[in-house]
Formats: sequence, structure tokens, C-alpha cells
Amino acid sequence: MFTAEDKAAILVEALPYIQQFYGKTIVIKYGGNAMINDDLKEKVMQDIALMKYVGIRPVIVHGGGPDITGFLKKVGKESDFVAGLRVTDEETIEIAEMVLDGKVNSEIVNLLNRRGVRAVGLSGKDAGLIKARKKLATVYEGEDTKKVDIGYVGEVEQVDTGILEDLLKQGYVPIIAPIGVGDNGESYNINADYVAAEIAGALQAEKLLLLTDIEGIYKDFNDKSSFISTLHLPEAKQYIKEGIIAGGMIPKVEACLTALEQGAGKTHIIDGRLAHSIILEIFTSRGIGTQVVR
Ligand SMILES: Nc1ncnc2c1ncn2[C@@H]1O[C@H](COP(=O)(O)OP(=O)(O)O)[C@@H](O)[C@H]1O
Ligand SMILES: CC(=O)N[C@@H](CCC(=O)OP(=O)(O)O)C(=O)O
Repeated sequence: MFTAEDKAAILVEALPYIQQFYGKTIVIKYGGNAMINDDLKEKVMQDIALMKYVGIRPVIVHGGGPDITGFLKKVGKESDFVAGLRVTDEETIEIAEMVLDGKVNSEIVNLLNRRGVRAVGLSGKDAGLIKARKKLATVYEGEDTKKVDIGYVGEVEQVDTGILEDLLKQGYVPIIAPIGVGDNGESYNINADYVAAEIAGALQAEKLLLLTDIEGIYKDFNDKSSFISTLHLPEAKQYIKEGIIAGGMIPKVEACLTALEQGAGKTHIIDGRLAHSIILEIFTSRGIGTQVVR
């Protein structure tokens, strides 16, 4: 149990961070695998609410990959992934949009609103927030790379931050589903890590936090001592080529690089399974997870 003295010490430690981030934008990508458990979900919501109460401007981009996979299974469809991205045919984009926008987004909005946070749900289609175009997956084969068509998978072409800036000014917390809109009004399924990166860049966010289902990046999964606390851009590119960084970790690392290139302050890949990982990262001196830097 914490004594009164312990509690005071925690507050004293947090105070400089609260001052540092007051009025600043922090983008959080809340991923599917860190969303599965209700108890953990509540803790993430508490963290977001706390950020808001102390004057930070949180912006949430959510995933929902496992939910999409679950719904696809119900209609007898298996999912294939190429370089961490879901192969998305016409039926899959329809289900992905329904699940992300209709189910996951409104659930997060509801959980936050119940905590007194004025959360507003958006998809990339709202007010032209995310203009997208088709993305081909990049597959590494030794020194060679191959581009593969994976259907209605998009990449962000442009972010119109107008709606976000208005909402933030008025004290709302935007909750964004990773669906983009193409030139002809078609929907694109975009990996939520990329969306979070583009939003963090466009808003010149102070930080981008990517929550995931692992402590951070390892050089070798079987060796806990190979944990990487700080990953630099050239190493990151090399590790992707060598397959050290693989699967769902590829979009995350690429997202960090994009956000940094576009002017976001700092990027961190942190363990969403760890209770209160967000406030541990923001309000304490112990760095958790892997920070990706230039
Ligand atoms: N070098 C690495 N270090 C850590 N995780 C890695 C690495 N390479 C691949 N991964 C995988 O990436 C996964 C995270 O991606 P993903 O499951 O898509 O996350 P999320 O659902 O949170 O978006 C980890 O669980 C791990 O299996
Ligand atoms: C193209 C692509 O892969 N899109 C993702 C979008 C959701 C997402 O990113 O969810 P997580 O963050 O939970 O993995 C998908 O279909 O799963």
C-alpha cells in the first residue's frame, strides 16, 4: 500500500511533466491487441482522462485489427497479412469500416464520455480529415524489394487538420478511426499506426505514443537482454531489411519515422498490456518501451 508520503512523492515527480506538457498535443495510437481486456481498456481511458484534466490535448487514433479478424471469421473469411498489412478485398473493406467506425470508435467515445471527457468520434471521412490513395505493400527479399497489390489498403495522401484544431480548441478529445477516403469517395483501410503518425506530424504533436502488445522492440525475441530502449533511424531501416523487425512491428517503426520526419517531437512504442503505461511514459522519469529517434 502507498503511504501518504509515497503518494505525495508521485505527485511531486509528475509535476514538472504536467507543466512541460500543459496545452501540448499528444497523439496516442491505441491498438487492437491492447484493447482486448476490459480492465485494461478502463485503465487506458483513465489515463486519457487524466491527461485531459491536467491540460494536455490528447488525440486518439485507434486500431481494432483483432475485432476485424473476428467479424471476418463470422462470415467465413480468413485474413492474410503482407508486411503487417491486411489484404483487403471489397467485402473486407466493408466489414473493416463497419467494425472500426461503427463498433470500436463508438465504444471508445462512450467509455470516455462516461468519465466526463467530451470525446468526439471521427473517421478519416469526416470533414475530409484523411485523404487517401492505394498503397502497395513492400516485401523485402534480401537486398531486393517487391511491391504487392493488397486491395483497398490505403496510405495517407493528405490530412486536413481543420476539424481537429477546432475540436481541440473547444476542449473535445478527437477519437479517430483509421479509414481514409479516395478521390472517388472510395474507402481505404489504413493501418492505424500510419494514421497516428500522419496526424501527429500534421498537428506537430509533442509526442506520438504507439501502444502495442509487447514491451517494445527486441533485437532477438528469445533474449530479453536484447531489448532496445532507443532505436535510431538508420538501424531501424536495417533491422526491417534483415527481418529483425517484422510483421506488425514494421508499420509501427515506419510510423515513428514518418512522424519524426514531419516534425512530431518524440515517438515511443510502449506496452499497452501494462496498466497505466501512458501515464508512466508521460509523467515519470523512468522511460518505458522503445523510443524511436532520428
Ligand atoms: N523486433 C521486434 N521486437 C518486438 N516485436 C516484434 C519485433 N518484430 C516483430 N514483432 C511483432 O510485432 C508485434 C506487434 O505488432 P501488432 O501485433 O500488429 O501490434 P498491435 O496489434 O498492437 O498494432 C509484436 O507482438 C511482435 O510479435
Ligand atoms: C491495412 C491494415 O492492416 N489495416 C488495419 C486497420 C486496423 C489496425 O491498424 O488495427 P491494429 O492497430 O489493432 O492492428 C487492419 O485491417 O487490421
